[in-house]
Amino acid sequence: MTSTAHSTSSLPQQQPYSDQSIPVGAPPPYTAVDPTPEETTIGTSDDIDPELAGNQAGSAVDSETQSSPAMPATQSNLHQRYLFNIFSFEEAVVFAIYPITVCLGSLVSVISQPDTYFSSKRNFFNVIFVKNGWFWTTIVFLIHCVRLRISRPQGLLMRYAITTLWWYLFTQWFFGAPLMDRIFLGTGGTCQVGDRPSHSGWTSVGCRHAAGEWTGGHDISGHSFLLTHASLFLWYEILPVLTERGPLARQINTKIVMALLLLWWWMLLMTGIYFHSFLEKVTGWIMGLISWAMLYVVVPRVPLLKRLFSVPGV
Ligand SMILES: CCCCCCCCCCCCCCCC(=O)SCCNC(=O)CCNC(=O)[C@H](O)C(C)(C)COP(=O)(O)OP(=O)(O)OC[C@H]1O[C@@H](n2cnc3c(N)ncnc32)[C@H](O)[C@@H]1OP(=O)(O)O
Repeated sequence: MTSTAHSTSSLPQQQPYSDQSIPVGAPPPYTAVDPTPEETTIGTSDDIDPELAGNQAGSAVDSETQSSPAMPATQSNLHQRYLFNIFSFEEAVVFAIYPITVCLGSLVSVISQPDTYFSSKRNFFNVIFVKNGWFWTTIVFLIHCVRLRISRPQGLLMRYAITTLWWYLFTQWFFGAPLMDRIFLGTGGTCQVGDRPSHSGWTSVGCRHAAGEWTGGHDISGHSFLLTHASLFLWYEILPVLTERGPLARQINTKIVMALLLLWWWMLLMTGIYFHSFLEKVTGWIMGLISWAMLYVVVPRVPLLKRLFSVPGV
């Protein structure tokens, strides 16, 4: 990011991919000398290589805002934050998609459960994509990152690492059984193999391999968790690019991210319609909020962490 957005709003203006508030009217930290439409610099103001920024960078926002000192009121409204200052308008919309989808799916499930391709656990999109959901999220995140010119990628890597860590602890391993399995066992769940229920030492994967039945406890929806968790991560990383409405937003990389987000949303809707109880899906969604809340709500409010993680767009 290389310029300040001038605005009539009384709120301090924030730059997408910036971790600093820049007072209205202040000169831009970097100036786009020769903006090339396809190769753009984006990142936090700390991240950006000043040489890169000075010599060849400039997003569409740079060129647009520099030539238009007074931003239209509608655009300045987009910088306002809502609900205890947590959300911008776009963030609030993105955040709302997932609980609404879970509720909508559950509502459909009580009205009717049409027998469709997606009601099968063996459907292609589940087996290939969701069951390897973190792999695909990682690949798509890399596709988003490779076109960003960031001189200090630590913040980006740390955001990915924390998000991956939470997915790993919750669904794969937490000093033994993953957290979702521990919650299931802790709420009275068992793996019933034949007539022999067992209360300890099981994981859902182990139970499946033993041809047992995972039954009795609160079985948090892993799909609801993963799809919310991965989607919020991707949305919060891509939103600054989308809201800039510059050349980055039109790149194929952005379209690939949006395609995966669409698939994740659809699969969440299918989970809502066909699988788990309402409460299990809601708790899956809540668990899917944890690393989002840490990274994109708490971290930006602690100056040291904010610098360390260079959260974009907040
Ligand atoms: C620049 C910075 C980056 C640097 C980066 C460097 C790295 C540079 C190298 C890159 C290279 C990549 C590196 C990637 C590294 C990885 O990430 S490797 C990891 C890959 N692994 C994964 O992605 C696994 C993801 N999967 C999971 O976490 C779990 O399977 C899940 C998705 C949470 C779901 O668990 P689950 O057991 O299915 O549980 P749950 O959701 O409760 O479902 C219950 C049942 O309902 C079914 N069900 C529920 N919803 C549905 C539905 N919608 N449709 C059909 N069935 C459903 C389920 O299939 C399940 O059925 P069963 O299997 O029990 O028969």
